[in-house]
Amino acid sequence: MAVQELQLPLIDLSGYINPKSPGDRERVIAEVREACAKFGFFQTKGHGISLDTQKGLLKSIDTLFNLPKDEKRSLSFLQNVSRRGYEESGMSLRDGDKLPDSKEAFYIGREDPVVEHAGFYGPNVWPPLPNDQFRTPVWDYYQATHNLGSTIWEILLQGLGHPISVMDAFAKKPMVMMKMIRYPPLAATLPGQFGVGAHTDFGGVTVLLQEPNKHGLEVWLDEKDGWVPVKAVEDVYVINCGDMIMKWSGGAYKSAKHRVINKADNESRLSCATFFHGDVFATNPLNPEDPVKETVGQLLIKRFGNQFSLSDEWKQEVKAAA
Ligand SMILES: O=C(O)CCC(=O)C(=O)O
Ligand SMILES: [Fe+2]
Repeated sequence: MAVQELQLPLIDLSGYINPKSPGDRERVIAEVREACAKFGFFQTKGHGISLDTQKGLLKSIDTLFNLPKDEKRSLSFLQNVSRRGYEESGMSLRDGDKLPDSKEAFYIGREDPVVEHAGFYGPNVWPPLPNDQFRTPVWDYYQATHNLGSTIWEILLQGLGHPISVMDAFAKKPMVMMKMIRYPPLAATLPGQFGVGAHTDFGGVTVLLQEPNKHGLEVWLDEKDGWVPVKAVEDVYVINCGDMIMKWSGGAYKSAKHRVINKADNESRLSCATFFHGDVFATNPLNPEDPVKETVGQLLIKRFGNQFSLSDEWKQEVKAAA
């Protein structure tokens, strides 16, 4: 059942980014706290990312996925220890799903010159396209959503009474992964196949851009016992919290289940999710008194360890360094 009438809160972040009066920041902090406590999700405008930057990104994603199949396959993320690069349609299958996701995706992250710490840091894979058609607009966009993700973390921290300065230790060298996605038209998917099957996000803050008017995202709402469609509106971002935030906040902020079914029969749908986690060795910033000193890297290995070709030696390094 889809709960058509319900809308996620729409929060104007300009009150936090460019406050005009003393109460503006406090108001936004309270709105975000409430939305993340209730839904784990909200929509936002006034986020400071220009429409040109968003359009440049969407155009680049389109260019990338229109490359010939073989060229895309030669950029496979399976060949890259940091899992940067191309994921073909049909490669993600979650426990409990009958069919794999129909989406194809391309991953980038921090641009570090050498592979370090189990591959959580390392260089990106860039497709052989002119810089102005891909790398430049994509990197501009990556940095813009990196900043927005950091701002949301600041807001979430303050929402639980912590100072912004906690971010200094948490995000000196944050792992920020960006996933560019294309969903095939509904008519080209199998009966019962999802674009992305129901899941919660792993970690910190997710900053999601949906191609305008290409609806498809649905969020599970416990209290309605149903899926809420989240409209794809131009210049409006979707923000959500992952499992790490839910765990670290003691449940004060929720990590909600969501899924994607491209609603258009004959058109593909583009989206882009930036996941702002934190440093590989960072511990809980939402409760610095947390007696469990589990790190971001340790949680990543718990969740994704089997999906990465991480060497045991590297895994041990990240696991041991709590
Ligand atoms: O494409 C979307 O709208 C959502 C994608 C998503 O949930 C994910 O990649 O984790
Ligand atoms: Fe997700």
